[in-house]
Amino acid sequence: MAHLVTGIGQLVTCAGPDGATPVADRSLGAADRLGLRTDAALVVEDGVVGWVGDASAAPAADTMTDLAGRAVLPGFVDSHSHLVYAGDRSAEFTARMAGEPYDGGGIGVTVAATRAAGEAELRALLARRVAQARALGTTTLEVKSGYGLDVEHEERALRLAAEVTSETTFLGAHVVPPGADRGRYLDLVTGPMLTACAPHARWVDVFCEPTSPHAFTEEESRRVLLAGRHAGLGLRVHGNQLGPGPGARLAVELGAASVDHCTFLTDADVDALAQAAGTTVATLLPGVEFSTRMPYPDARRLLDAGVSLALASDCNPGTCNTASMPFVVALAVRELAMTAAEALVAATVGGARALRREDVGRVAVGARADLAVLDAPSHEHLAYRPGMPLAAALELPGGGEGVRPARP
Ligand SMILES: N=CN[C@@H](CCC(=O)O)C(=O)O
Ligand SMILES: [Zn+2]
Repeated sequence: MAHLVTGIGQLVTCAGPDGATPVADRSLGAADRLGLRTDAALVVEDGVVGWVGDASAAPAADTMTDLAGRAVLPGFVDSHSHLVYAGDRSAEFTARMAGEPYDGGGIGVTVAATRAAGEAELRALLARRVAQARALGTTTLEVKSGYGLDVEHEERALRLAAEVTSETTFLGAHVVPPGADRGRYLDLVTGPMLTACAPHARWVDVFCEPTSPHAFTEEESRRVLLAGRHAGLGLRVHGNQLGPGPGARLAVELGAASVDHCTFLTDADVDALAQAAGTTVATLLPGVEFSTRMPYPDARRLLDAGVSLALASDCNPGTCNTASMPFVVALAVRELAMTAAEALVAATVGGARALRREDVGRVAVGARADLAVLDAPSHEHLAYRPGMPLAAALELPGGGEGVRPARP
């Protein structure tokens, strides 16, 4: 079944004319990397883009959608989220807005609520959050564990996450659970917990943040990551969120796909990330700084140094309770001084690179038909009209897998 999507006022392909994404080509600015086309059409077959071109040259198809001048972009690739949890920490947010600092200690509150929740309840909560993200234009979503922190509940979180996405991340090393012995907990995370979780996970992650008494040091983080690699998992790091630290350099040293947060970086960190631009992505999560009142990361410094950047939501109950990628793009433009083009590239192609995916984050023949549509004529409206309900995943007959809905 071939489905024609026509009447696309602006098509953002994030792909070069040959369909290849020139993300590694530093001679191209982000505006060129957007690969804009006007009056475009595309054909989708079996969830894959089969043809892209001028609407006037569109081939015949079995069915058709006319978008009447709306913009189409690659669905957002949200490469960092913590959606498997129960409970509520709005009081912690309110206290923070009144001046309380964030140190990761509230994670224990979510762990208690998540352990107490039944499996059906957790599945329903996750399904609702995934549907909300998709309704805002996200079609690829990474989901972490990290609110179970024992073998049974970490395994359960990853099993549920794997029902909704293939991008699942084992984050048993989120924090040392309240009352636990650090050494014994690390033995558990790198031993039986990893064994139970690895079958449901693609990635392993660690909260490498020596400035937090709850999170992990460089040596502890290295141990977690090496154990994960040994179990066949790819590597990701939470690093440099609360203060300067070893996270970014550890991610580069071990060839991690991404180091996320990157709020407090030294010049040596930035140099290391620039050298590793073909391997390790720096993923910025500005919704966290918005919701913690911390300083924003310096995106311009990273872009100017040639670091490979992604933007993601980090949707979680503690530091950023929104999965809205349009909001993240608007923050990146307004608060991180990224151009609209840089922000959109980072939220699509950048996220795909952070997940080492070639089949999403761009609109090109052979890529997944995971698309977002804007109720607007151009992508600039994402930042120009923040908070407006403009973006949604484009639902097509035989469309891309995107973020799969959870079982009811
Ligand atoms: N920094 C560590 N983990 C989350 C916050 C988790 C929480 O506070 O519940 C983050 O990415 O910001
Ligand atoms: Zn996170």
